Amino acid sequence: MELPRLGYVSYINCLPVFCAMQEGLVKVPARLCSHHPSRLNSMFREGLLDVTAISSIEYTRQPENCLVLPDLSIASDGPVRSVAMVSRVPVELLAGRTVSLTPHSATSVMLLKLLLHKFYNIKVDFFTRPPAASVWWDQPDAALVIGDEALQEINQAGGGLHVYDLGAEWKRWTGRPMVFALWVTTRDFAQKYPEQLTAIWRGMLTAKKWGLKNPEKLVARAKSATELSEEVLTDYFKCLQHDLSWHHIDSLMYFYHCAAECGLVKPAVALHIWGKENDRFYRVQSA
Ligand SMILES: C=C(O[C@@H]1C=C(C(=O)O)C=C[C@H]1O)C(=O)O
Repeated sequence: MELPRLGYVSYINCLPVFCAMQEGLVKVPARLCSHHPSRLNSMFREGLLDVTAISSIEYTRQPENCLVLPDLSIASDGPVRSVAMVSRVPVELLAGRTVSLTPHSATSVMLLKLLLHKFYNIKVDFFTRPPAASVWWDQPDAALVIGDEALQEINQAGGGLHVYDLGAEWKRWTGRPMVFALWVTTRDFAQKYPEQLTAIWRGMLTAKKWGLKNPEKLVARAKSATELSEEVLTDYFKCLQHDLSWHHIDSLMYFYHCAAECGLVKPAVALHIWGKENDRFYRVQSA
C-alpha cells in the first residue's frame, strides 16, 4: 500500500501538533499534506485524504463517512485569537449591513451566523469573498477572518476596528469551550488499516506532547512564518487547545444542537469516535 495521506491546516494553529513532525523528531507512517480548512473538507469528501483535520461542522455534512480520532482537536476555552469578526461599527449596529466571510472556513462561518442570529438577534447581509481577495475586498462593514490572516489582521489593525473573538463570544454566551476542528478518518480506512491508523494517531499524540514541552520552539517557528511578535505568539499558543475531552465533546454536541435549532445543519447528529487500539467505536448522540 502507498503511504496514507495525513492532512493538517496550513496555519500556525497546527504547529503544536505538527511541528515535531516537520522537524523530523517524530515520524509517522504517512505523507503530510496541508491546506486551508475548506480545502481539507472537500479533499476528505473526495477520498483524497485518509486521516485529516476537518472543520468540526463538516462532520455533520458527511457523518456516515467520518470516524473521529480521540484526544485531538483545534479548540479554545475562551479567546482563540485567530477566529474573529472585525467590524467598522459595534456589532449592535451591524443590522442590515454587509459582512464578508472568508472562503476558507466552515465552522467559523456557522459559528458567526449562529451568534448573530441566536444571541445578538440581528440580520446582516453575508457574502463570501473570493479566495485570493484581501479581507476588506468590496468594502464590507465587517469581515470574518480565521487562522494566520486573522492574527495578522487583528495585530496589525489600526485603532477604530471592533474585534469580536468568536471563541470568547461562544464562551460568553454559553460558558463552554469551542471545538473548531476535529481529526477524522474514514470507516473504510479504520477497518482496513487499523495498525497504520494506530501508528499515525500515536505519532500525532507524541508530537503534541513534544509541542507542549517546547513552547519556545513553536514560537520560533511561528515567528518566521508570520513575523508576529513573540509576545503575541506565546499568548496565542496558550489560548489554543488540541485535546478532545468529554467536556469538549459535550460542547461540540451543544454547538451542533444550536446550529440545528437555527436551521443551519441537520438535527440530531451522532458523533462516532474511533476506539483507539481496536476498530470498535463510541457513539455520542446530540439532543
Ligand atoms: C482556530 C482556528 O480554527 C479553525 C477553523 C476552522 C473553520 O472555521 O472551519 C477549521 C479549522 C481551524 O483552522 C483557526 O483557523 O485559527
